[in-house]
Amino acid sequence: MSKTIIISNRLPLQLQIDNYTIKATPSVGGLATGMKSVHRDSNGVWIGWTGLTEEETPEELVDEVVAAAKKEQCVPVSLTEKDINGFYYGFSNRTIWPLFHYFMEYTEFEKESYQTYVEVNKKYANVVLENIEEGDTVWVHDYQLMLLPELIKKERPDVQIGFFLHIPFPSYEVFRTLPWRVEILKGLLGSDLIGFHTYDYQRHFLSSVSRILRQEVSFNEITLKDRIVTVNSYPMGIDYEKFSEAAAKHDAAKNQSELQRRLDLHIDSTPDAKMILSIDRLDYSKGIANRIRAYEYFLEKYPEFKEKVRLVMLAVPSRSNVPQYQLLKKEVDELVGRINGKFATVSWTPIWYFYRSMPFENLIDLYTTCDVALLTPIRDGMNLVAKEYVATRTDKTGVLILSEMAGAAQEMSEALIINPNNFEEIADALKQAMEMPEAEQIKRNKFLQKRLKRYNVEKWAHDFMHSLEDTAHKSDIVKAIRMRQDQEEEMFNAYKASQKRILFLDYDGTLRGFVNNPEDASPDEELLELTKTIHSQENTEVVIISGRDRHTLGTWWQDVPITLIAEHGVWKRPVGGEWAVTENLKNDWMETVRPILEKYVDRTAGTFIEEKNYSLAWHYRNADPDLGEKRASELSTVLKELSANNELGVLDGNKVLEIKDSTIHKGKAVTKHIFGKDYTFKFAIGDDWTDEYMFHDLPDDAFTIKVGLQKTAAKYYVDDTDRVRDLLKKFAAS
Ligand SMILES: O=P(O)(O)OC[C@H]1O[C@H](O[C@H]2O[C@H](CO)[C@@H](O)[C@H](O)[C@H]2O)[C@H](O)[C@@H](O)[C@@H]1O
Ligand SMILES: O=c1ccn([C@@H]2O[C@H](COP(=O)(O)OP(=O)(O)O)[C@@H](O)[C@H]2O)c(=O)[nH]1
Repeated sequence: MSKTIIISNRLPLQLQIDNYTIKATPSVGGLATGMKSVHRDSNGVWIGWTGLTEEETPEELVDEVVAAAKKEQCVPVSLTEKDINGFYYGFSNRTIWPLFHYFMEYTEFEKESYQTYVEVNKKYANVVLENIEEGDTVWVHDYQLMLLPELIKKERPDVQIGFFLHIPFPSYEVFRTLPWRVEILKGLLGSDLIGFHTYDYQRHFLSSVSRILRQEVSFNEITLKDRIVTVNSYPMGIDYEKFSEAAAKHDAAKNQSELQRRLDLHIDSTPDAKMILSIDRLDYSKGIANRIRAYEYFLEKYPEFKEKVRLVMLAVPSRSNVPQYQLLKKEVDELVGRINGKFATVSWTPIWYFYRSMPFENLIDLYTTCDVALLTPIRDGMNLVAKEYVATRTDKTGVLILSEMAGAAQEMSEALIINPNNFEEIADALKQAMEMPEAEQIKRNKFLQKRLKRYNVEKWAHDFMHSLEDTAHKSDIVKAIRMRQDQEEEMFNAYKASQKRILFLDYDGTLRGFVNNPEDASPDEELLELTKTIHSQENTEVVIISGRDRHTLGTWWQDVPITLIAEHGVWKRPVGGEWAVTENLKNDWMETVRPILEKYVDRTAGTFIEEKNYSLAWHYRNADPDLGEKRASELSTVLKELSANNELGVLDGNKVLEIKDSTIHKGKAVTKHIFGKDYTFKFAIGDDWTDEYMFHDLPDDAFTIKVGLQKTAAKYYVDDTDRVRDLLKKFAAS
C-alpha cells in the first residue's frame, strides 16, 4: 500500500534522555502542531530530527531512540552536534530565517554553514531514499530542507514530490542577496508541487525563478526541460475540532475553576481586569518587544485603562543558541521589568510574563480566558496562534488584534488588522477591543470561525495532496508526447528504409543553445561536420531553416554544401547555388515600423533591433523577464493593428518579435520546398513558435519534433539541444 512520507527538520516529538530513560514531549511551533493531525490520520511515516544529537545519545540507547520514534510512526535522522550548529543554528536560523523575514541586518552569509546545510540535506535524502517504496508520495516541509527535493528527484524521478514553505518567501530584491540563491531555487525545483501560505509569497518565488534562473514561468507553472513544476498557495489551517472541543470541555469546568486559576496564575487582586493575550516563540520576527512598547504607549495614551487591563504574555524559548535570540530574551526581560516597575500598583501587575512552553490544556485555558489576543509579528509566514485563539471562543466573544504582516491576516479580515510598527494604531485597536460591544465581537468571530472550520488543517493537507496528484497527471501527459526509445527506433528504421529523405533543421534553440549575444552562437566543428555527413548520404537532403539573416547562415555554412533557408523563407541557398529571394517582397514598411521598435528599445533596457533585408526583429532576451513580456505583448498589439493594413505578420519567437511580410513563414517555405518531390522520409525539428508553421504545414507522415516542453503541433518533443545532437549523430551513423 502506497504511503505519504512527511519530512521536516523536527519530528513532532522531542526526545530527551534523563537518567538513561528516554522522554518524549510534543514539539512546539506551527509546523509540528499543524502537521501532527495530518500525520495522525494517514498511514504514512514522518522523517526528521528527534532533538537529540549523536553525542547526546549513548550507544546503548540508539535502538531505543529509533523504537521511541517508530511508536509514533516516525523515522529519526541522526545528526551530530556539528551538523546542528552549521545546519540548524547556522544556515537555517542565521541566514535563511532572518533573510526570508526581511531582517537583512541579522543575516549572516557563512560558506561553512552553507556547506553543512548541503551535507545535512544529503543525510535527510539518504533516510528518505531508504524508506521510499514504489508509489509513495513525498511531502517535504520548510526552509531547513530546500535542497531535498532535487536530491530525491535525482535518484527517484518516478516519485511525486511536494514542498511546502511555512515561512514567507521574500521579494526578489531581498532573495537575490543570497550567495546560494541558484542552488536553493534549483533544490526547490526538484519538486512537482511547491506550496506557500499566501499568493504574495508565491509570486515572489516565481519572480525569483524567472529572474535568477531565467526559467520560463507561465501563470503558476514552471516548464523545465522534462517536467512541469506547479506553484500555488494553500493557507494552512488548524485542527479546528480539537481546539473548539477542548475549549468547550474547558468551559464546562470553568465555573468552579476559572477565578481560582486566574489568581493561581499570578498574585494579583484585580480579577476583573480584562486579559490581553500574547503567545509566540521568543523570536524577533514575532514583534514581541514592539508589542510591549505599544502596550506601554496604550497605557500612557489611555490612562483610564490602568488597572483595567493586563497583558498575559507567553514567550516560548526558541533557538537560544543564536545570539539574536539571546539578546531578544534580555530585551524582553528588561522591558517587562521596566513597565511593571513603572505602572504596577499594590493590587495590579500590568504584564504577566511566562518564559516557557505550556501543555495543551494550559494553552486552552489561556485562549479561553483572555478577552483579547494581541499578535503583532513584524513578519510571520502564517501565525496559527491567531487561528487557535478564534477557534477556542465557544461563545464567539473575544477580539483578535492581528498584524497585517502575518500570512493569517489575509484570511482574517474580520479581526482588527494593524501595522505592527504603528503604535498609534495598536493603542487605538486595543481601546477599540476593550470597548467593542459583545454583539460586534460575536458577529466578527462568527465569520472567522466559519472559515477556519471549513478550511481546517485536514482540508489544507487534502488540497495540497490532491494538487500533487494532479501534477502526476501532468507528468503523464508530458510522458505521452516525449519521444520514447521505441518511437525513436521506429523513426530511424523509416529513415534507413527510405529512398528519398529530407531533414529540416531550425538553428537557434535547436542545433545550438541560446546565448546573450546572437552573434556568439556560431556552430561548432562537430555540428558542421554532422550536417555535412548526413547530407552526403545517398538521397538525403539537409536544410537549415532559420529566422537568421542570409549572411550569417551563409558564412557559417560557407564550406558545407547543404540547403539554407534564411529569414523564415525569404532567402534560399540551394546546394551549390547562390542566395536568391523566393518571393517578390516589399520592405518599404520598415520606415514606419523601425521608429516604433526604437521607442521600445529606449524604454526597455537590454532590448535591441536586428535588421534583415525583409524583416525587423526586436529581441528582448536580456531584458527584465516581466518587463520584457509586458512590453512584448504591448508591442505585439501595436504592430498587429498596424499590420492589418500592410500585410505584415508579427512572429512571436523565443524572446523575439519579428515583423515581416505576412505571407512569409517556415510552413510556406517547407511546403514550397517539397512540392512535387516525392520525399518518403520527412523530418522537421525546431523550438519556437516560428517552427510551429512547419510542424503544422508538413504532411501527416512527417516526423516533427519540438525541442523543450511546450504546447506544440509537433508529434513529439525532446528535452534539449543535447538530445538534438544525439539524434543528429544517429542520423549520421545510419
Ligand atoms: O523548530 P523551531 O526552530 O523551534 O521553530 C518552530 C517552527 O517555526 C516555524 O513555523 C512556521 O510555521 C507555521 C505553520 O505553517 C507558521 O504559522 C509560522 O508563521 C512559521 O513561522 C518554522 O517554519 C518551522 O519550521 C519551525 O519548526
Ligand atoms: O507553549 C506553547 C505555545 C505554543 N504552542 C503552539 O505553537 C504553535 C505556534 O505556531 P505559529 O504558527 O503561531 O508560530 P511558529 O512558532 O510556528 O512560528 C501553535 O500551534 C501553538 O499552539 C505550543 O505548542 N506550546
